[in-house]
Amino acid sequence: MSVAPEVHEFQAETRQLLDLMVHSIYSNKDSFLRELISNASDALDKLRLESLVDKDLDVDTSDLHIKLVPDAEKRTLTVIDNGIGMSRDEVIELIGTLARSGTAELRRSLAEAREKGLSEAAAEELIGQFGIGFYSTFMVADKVTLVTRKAGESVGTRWESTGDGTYTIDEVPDAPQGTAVTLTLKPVDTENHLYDYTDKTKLRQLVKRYSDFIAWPIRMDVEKTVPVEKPESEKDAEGAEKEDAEKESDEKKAPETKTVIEEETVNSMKALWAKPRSEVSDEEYQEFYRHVSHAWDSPLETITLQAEGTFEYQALLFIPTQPPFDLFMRDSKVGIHLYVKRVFIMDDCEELMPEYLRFVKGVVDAADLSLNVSREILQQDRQIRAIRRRLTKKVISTITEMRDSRPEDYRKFWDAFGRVFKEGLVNDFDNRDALLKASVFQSTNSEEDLTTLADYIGRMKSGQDAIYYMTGESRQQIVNSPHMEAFRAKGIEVLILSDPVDEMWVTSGVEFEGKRFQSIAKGAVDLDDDEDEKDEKAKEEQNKAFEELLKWLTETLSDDVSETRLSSRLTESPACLVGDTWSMSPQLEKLYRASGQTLPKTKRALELNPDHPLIVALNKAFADGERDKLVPTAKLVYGMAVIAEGGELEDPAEFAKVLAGQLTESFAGGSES
Ligand SMILES: Nc1ncnc2c1ncn2[C@@H]1O[C@H](COP(=O)(O)OP(=O)(O)OP(=O)(O)O)[C@@H](O)[C@H]1O
Repeated sequence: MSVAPEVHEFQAETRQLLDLMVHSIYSNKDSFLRELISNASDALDKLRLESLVDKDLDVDTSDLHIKLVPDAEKRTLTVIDNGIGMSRDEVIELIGTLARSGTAELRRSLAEAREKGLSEAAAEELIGQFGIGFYSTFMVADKVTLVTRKAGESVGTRWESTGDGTYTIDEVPDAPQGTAVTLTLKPVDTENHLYDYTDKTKLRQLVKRYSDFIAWPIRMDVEKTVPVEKPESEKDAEGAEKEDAEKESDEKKAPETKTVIEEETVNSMKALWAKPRSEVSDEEYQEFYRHVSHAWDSPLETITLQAEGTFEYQALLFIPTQPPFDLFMRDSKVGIHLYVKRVFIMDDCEELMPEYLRFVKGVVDAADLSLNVSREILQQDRQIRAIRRRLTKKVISTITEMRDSRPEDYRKFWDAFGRVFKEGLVNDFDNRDALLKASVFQSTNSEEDLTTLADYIGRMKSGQDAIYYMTGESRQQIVNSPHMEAFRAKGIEVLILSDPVDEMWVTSGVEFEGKRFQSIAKGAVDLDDDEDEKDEKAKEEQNKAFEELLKWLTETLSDDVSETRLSSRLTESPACLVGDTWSMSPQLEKLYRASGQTLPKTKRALELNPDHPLIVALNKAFADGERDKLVPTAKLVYGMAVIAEGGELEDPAEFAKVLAGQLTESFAGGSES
């Protein structure tokens, strides 16, 4: 009894995506084949691994391969693998929906692009950025049919869609184990980069270009012209004749041939990581990068490593050009695949690369591990730890070299991954120096250029013993903060640290070349040079003149400030807030609060600029004894200091009320006089 296929609807966002594919103007339509072969190769890897782990799995793994079957008459191309296959539910989940982690992000980008009318460039960029895997088949096919049977199951499933709003699901009792994807191809349209994908020369070319390194054989039936084998008796007779005849006449005689169909392996299957770098072209590396990273960009840097001796392993690593959308997501994965003697063992092997280098993609092939090594064993393994140490150092040194030899590429790297890279400063103590050396920072020295710490130190003023920095939410906020004033006036360079991660490492007691890091918004800063020392006496007098006001302010503002003192940081603003050397900065407090932690309020010191007319006037009014009237002014001075550094007032409405009151009074006072 045959049952009619079930019709399912695609999710709304999948429909949008398919629509994008069906009407794709993406110039690299050829890449659909790479996607199908990549999926097939993954499926073979999975089956091989499954059969190692599950001894009861009754499958034949002796001839795992991929086969391309073009049919010029029917205008179809089928890509077949005898890998792990999919169950009916998996087909619906994996193929019928966008189950992958990028879905939300992709959906957002699609919606945005749609709002803007989905320009050609936007569509191209989306495809390039996300790589749409299986769906890319709809760039070249009017109809896609997938027949699959999961290893260990008896019944197969057929999935079929023409890329409109629906797909059908059907049972296939006699499906071979593995997956076959048949594309009913769109008409050839070379102007739109749609080629004849039933042409074997074209297919061979595409496999060579995109998938040559795939570790499984990619086979195709090819027609070959071969000499006709003659029966032995005829051969003997010919042999005798030959002895008598002249060579000349032999050449004239056309050899008898016939056309046979032979199955040929189209890819070389050579593991690129095992080849010397000089034997691999940039294009080959690029395609391999795309295969392992599931990305569609080109690598910014390729790193090869061959270790011999106690631990034998080879590594081929890439630094991407574009950050993946999930770089900062919780489930963002480390991108290293582990192989043991050319056999794929696992992807996302976090034991091989620290989390802060999660943008590095590639392969490590270790010779001396067991094939069924588990993650638990890996965590304990001395060899794995040694490999990880070496790879980490190699990646850091490569990045440092890139900075010195290819500054433009380095800048791309830094803009894409600098924030992640700096996470290492927080938790990789062994490599901290190397990481600091490899990093660059914004500073007041230049608006565009970033500086190394070594260059900063080279520009330090004589007698300066610390690397000055300020953290904040943006360059603008930091540069305009009152804390900057005296530094600007004296021409002292300050590092501008505006990434959230900066707060973490810079406050962890780190030093560079014997120089500590000193926040300009924390602790006492002594910027006085020798000349100023003469003014020491004048200062003392000033302190005396303000002593009572400072005491009174400390008391009046005791809910918000730890103390009030005169400042040597300020030249233009009336006041600023300064934390203790080890206190938490307001930015860090905000970060913690945003992550749901409750923190006691950190009180900071209020520093006053004794030369500012407002502070001078305040001191005079205080000396004149109108203390109660001065309370609102004191609150305003504090509030202004918070706002000036880009902070948030605890009670903005209250601040506005006090300000309105003071302004009204000043007008009233003005009109009276
Ligand atoms: N030939 C196949 N055999 C078994 N499973 C497959 C096959 N092709 C696809 N799949 C399953 O469907 C999922 C979705 O495939 P798709 O190509 O859309 O994305 P992907 O391979 O996960 O990611 P990407 O395309 O970015 O590499 C795969 O992850 C895999 O689980």
